[in-house]
Amino acid sequence: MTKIGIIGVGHMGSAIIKGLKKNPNNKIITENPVNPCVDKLAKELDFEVTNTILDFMSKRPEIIILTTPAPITLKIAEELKNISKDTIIISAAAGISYLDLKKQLPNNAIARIIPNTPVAINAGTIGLFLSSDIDQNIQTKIHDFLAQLGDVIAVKESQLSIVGTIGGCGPAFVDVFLDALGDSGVLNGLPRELANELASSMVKGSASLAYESKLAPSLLRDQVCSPGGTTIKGVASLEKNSFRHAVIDAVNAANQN
Ligand SMILES: NC(=O)C1=CN([C@@H]2O[C@H](COP(=O)(O)OP(=O)(O)OC[C@H]3O[C@@H](n4cnc5c(N)ncnc54)[C@H](O)[C@@H]3O)[C@@H](O)[C@H]2O)C=CC1
Ligand SMILES: O=C(O)[C@@H]1CCC=N1
Repeated sequence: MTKIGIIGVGHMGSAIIKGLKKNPNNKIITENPVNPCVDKLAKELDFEVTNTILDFMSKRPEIIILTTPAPITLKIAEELKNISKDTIIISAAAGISYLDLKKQLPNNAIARIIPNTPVAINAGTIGLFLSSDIDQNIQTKIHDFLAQLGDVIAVKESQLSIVGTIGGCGPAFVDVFLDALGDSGVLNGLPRELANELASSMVKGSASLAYESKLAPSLLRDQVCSPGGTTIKGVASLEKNSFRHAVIDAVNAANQN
């Protein structure tokens, strides 16, 4: 049984809990002084809720994941200063550096991650930074622990922001695309539910093909565009409307911290 503590049970925290609950060997303990929705979720998913940091620490979690808003995360790390030095701390807060966390918790192994909401179905993409001063066995333990939630992409800390923007913010960009595809189905007479199912199925299959084949997306696109056919007309329209530039601009806009 692995005791996992989660502080900050909002969108990201609850997605991580859902993913971890698929493994019956994970016991989840949360700390929730503020959010009234957490008790309902705790009943639904069967996890423990504590209301103070002291109570939370008394449960002796082996791994603590911080999914609090970035400005609060350092304050929470400071409040954890009496935690056992064997407890692994994993921070999901975008923009809070390893050194800032290490200042608060100098004796603990600390990892930075930028996960994404698909961790709820164990299909996440998790950008991970591990400092080289962390013992190799602990590094492996953290990597294997996170791999329950999806693909772990280990990078340098200087790369974590862009990795987190594409992996962490990316689902929202894909959702905007899915929503627009659904609208186009409805515009052409499909019921909304069918249009949304069609769009998400197509994106799931296209992404899986790109992921598994490892072919460049431009080659995969060429396989769909029959000469003089319908797809290339749609692709030309996307180019006319600067679709690719809009995507690159969106990632750059989100990557400004
Ligand atoms: N939403 C996402 O897809 C991703 C979020 N993150 C990071 O996760 C963190 C949380 O983001 P969201 O879940 O989107 O925000 P959220 O607002 O949905 O959740 C934050 C949660 O923290 C709780 N909280 C606030 N103060 C607290 C305190 N003092 N003690 C305990 N809990 C407290 C709130 O009640 C809320 O439930 C941020 O640092 C964000 O950068 C990282 C990757 C992806
Ligand atoms: O929107 C945000 O700030 C967080 C970080 C990555 C995804 N969500």
